[in-house]
Amino acid sequence: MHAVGIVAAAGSGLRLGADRPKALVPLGGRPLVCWAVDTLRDAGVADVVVTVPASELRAFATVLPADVRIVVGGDTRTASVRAALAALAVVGTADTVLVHDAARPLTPSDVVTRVLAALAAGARAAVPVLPVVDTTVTVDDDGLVTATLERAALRRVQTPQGFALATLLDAYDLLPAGVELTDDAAVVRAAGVPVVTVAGDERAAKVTVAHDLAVAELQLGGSG
Ligand SMILES: Nc1ccn([C@@H]2O[C@H](COP(=O)(O)OP(=O)(O)OP(=O)(O)O)[C@@H](O)[C@H]2O)c(=O)n1
Ligand SMILES: C[C@](O)(CO)[C@H](O)COP(=O)(O)O
Repeated sequence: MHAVGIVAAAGSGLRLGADRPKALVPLGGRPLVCWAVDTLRDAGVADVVVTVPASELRAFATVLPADVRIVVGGDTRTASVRAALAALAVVGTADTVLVHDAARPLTPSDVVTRVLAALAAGARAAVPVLPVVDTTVTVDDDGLVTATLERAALRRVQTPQGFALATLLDAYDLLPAGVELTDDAAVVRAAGVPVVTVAGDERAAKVTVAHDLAVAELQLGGSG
């Protein structure tokens, strides 16, 4: 198996509200995107493509290792991954791809290993997940609770998500232009591909709002 990695880092991080794109925000003195690249490389995935905002090419090139390929992303995560796949399609020997969020900087490489193991065992798509621990409800437009969901069947989905490369390329080809999905597993599911789950890790939490970054700094302090 020859795996390549995509790190989606072209988002702006509106909900974090920092003074720069989220992937460039420092955690423990290093940009989030550098941590995410390390997660893949620590698991043996050496060939990595990073999607970045067009306006920040130089800033990303300054902080990323020289052998990481940088690709301009799109206005949505779906568009950014599409752009990275277009760059990967010309690569050659890779048969497996991992798509990871720059916004999940402290993902242990064990998670990558579990995803790769599921693919090696024959899955065409594998995602790390965690159980939902809170009572989870739906609400109407007025915020009134309309139903309590059956929690046992719910999972929180993390990254990296792993795919047979041909499967992900085909699924993105089939996805109509303009359809935006929140993750790559949804793209392959839309193409009818079954998605296997493996155990995620709380440390792979996504940095979305300022509190998440503060938690990540604490996590780093506790592990170092
Ligand atoms: N156009 C986009 C949007 C998102 N992403 C990436 O997808 C990951 C998950 O997205 P999210 O955490 O929602 O990041 P943002 O879109 O930047 O956040 P926000 O919605 O708060 O602006 C991030 O690593 C982000 O950089 C991307 O590559 N291209
Ligand atoms: C891909 C993802 O991290 C899976 O949980 C997530 O969907 C991306 O976050 P977004 O806020 O939906 O862009």
